Amino acid sequence: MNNPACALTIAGTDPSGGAGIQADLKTFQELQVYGMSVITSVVAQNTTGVKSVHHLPLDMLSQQLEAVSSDMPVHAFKTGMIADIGMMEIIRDWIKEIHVPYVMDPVMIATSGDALINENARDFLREHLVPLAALVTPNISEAEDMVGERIRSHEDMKNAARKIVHTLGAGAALVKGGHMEGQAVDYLYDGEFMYTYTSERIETKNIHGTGCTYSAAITAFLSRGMELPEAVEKSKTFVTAAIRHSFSLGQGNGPTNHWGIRKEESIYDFHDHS
Ligand SMILES: Nc1ncnc2c1ncn2[C@@H]1O[C@H](COP(=O)(O)OP(=O)(O)O)[C@@H](O)[C@H]1O
Ligand SMILES: Cc1ncc(COP(=O)(O)OP(=O)(O)O)c(N)n1
Repeated sequence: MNNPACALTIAGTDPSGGAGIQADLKTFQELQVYGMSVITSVVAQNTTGVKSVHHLPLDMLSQQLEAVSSDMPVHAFKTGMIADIGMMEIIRDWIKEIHVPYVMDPVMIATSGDALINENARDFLREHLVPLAALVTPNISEAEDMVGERIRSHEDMKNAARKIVHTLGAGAALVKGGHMEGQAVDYLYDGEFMYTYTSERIETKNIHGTGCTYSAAITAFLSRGMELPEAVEKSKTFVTAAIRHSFSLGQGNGPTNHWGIRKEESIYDFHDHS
């Protein structure tokens, strides 16, 4: 058997399995990509919210990055929760040595409303990590924070995507409309074209981990050598099915279903481009 495509996630944990590292690894596995993980923070959380957070010592973060990249191939990677500037500096320096697609999910606040990033780290993320990313995937409030403007309409979403690319320096931006009204519409801008991805809105409270799952799926498809617009299209299908078949587990916002897509088989028509 040929060696698989290999994807890495650098993120925080979710012991309830719906978001963070756990969601990313489930997604990589489901999309037949070899998954690897570097933990930034251990988060005691579940479907109802975040209870407490323990940030790993910076030295442990460095050693995990070194352990993976000195030994294993990394064909694409993503970052999720990076809580403070110290961690961001280490990750920034590591990224500069790694020349493969980088997907940044600029995680700031969980569905429960709990903050996952220090207030003073937001500027650093915008100034030092965004320019290194092939793709940044903010939801509405994260995009508002990045561009410093309110987003009320689809035109505002598209303008934010353009600013994240042209002003902040990302390779591409995917502004996600999960928190808007009506259909779930996301806009991808790659510096040249604006692509629109639309799905029906699914009436459910079980949306814990949707952003993690979506960005992990994009990372998985990029690790297989797929072009960005197609990677996003397939990932949108994946996350929509994961929400459609989500589980009413726990007492809060339940998790998405990472194998829900098997009920809608077209997603498995992928083949390696590398
Ligand atoms: N209720 C829903 N029905 C269908 N798609 C949704 C729903 N909520 C979110 N999505 C989609 O899930 C993905 C994650 O988006 P979003 O919820 O905005 O991000 P985050 O989880 O980072 O807050 C996007 O493709 C969005 O359009
Ligand atoms: C450790 C960790 N990372 C990220 C999130 C937020 O994930 P997201 O996919 O945006 O999901 P919800 O915020 O919708 O739960 C998290 N909760 N924990």
